[in-house]
Amino acid sequence: MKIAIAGDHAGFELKEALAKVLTDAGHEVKNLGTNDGSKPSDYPDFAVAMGEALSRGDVERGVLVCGSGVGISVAVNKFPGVRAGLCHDTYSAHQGVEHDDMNVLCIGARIIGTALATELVLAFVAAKYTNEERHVRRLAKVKAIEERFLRR
Ligand SMILES: O=C(CO)[C@H](O)[C@H](O)[C@H](O)COP(=O)(O)O
Repeated sequence: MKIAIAGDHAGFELKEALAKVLTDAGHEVKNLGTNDGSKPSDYPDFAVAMGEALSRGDVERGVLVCGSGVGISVAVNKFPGVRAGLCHDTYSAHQGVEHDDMNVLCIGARIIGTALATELVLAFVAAKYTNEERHVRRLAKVKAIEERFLRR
């Protein structure tokens, strides 16, 4: 799978580790920065890079890492077509894809360690949207909310 990964200074080390995990698992990983974890950076800049990569169709899914995972998930969800979830448990990391077609996984590097984060990204990339009628119906309602604001 083509997958982008990005994060701010707080997420840098975990982001680098997860990029390697995904590459080793055979995925094509696009690293959107930051490339310098020693310099303070702003999480919205990486949310924008991710949102644009997804909007252009450069990648199918993304992984974002900041301190808590909150800021970057709020920011990237401003992009139409982005369905990002902040997940710190493995069930949500795959169920979010299966039921909600989540296309960005957000993680807080100050909250969990590399071992759990590795399980999360592997569960996320292995998961597939089920296309079951009830999920399609609910997702259509989510998309309708987005459409309301796109028409303005
Ligand atoms: O965790 C975050 C908010 O959800 C941000 O992504 C930042 O990582 C965090 O705010 C950085 O904090 P710092 O004190 O500037 O290192």
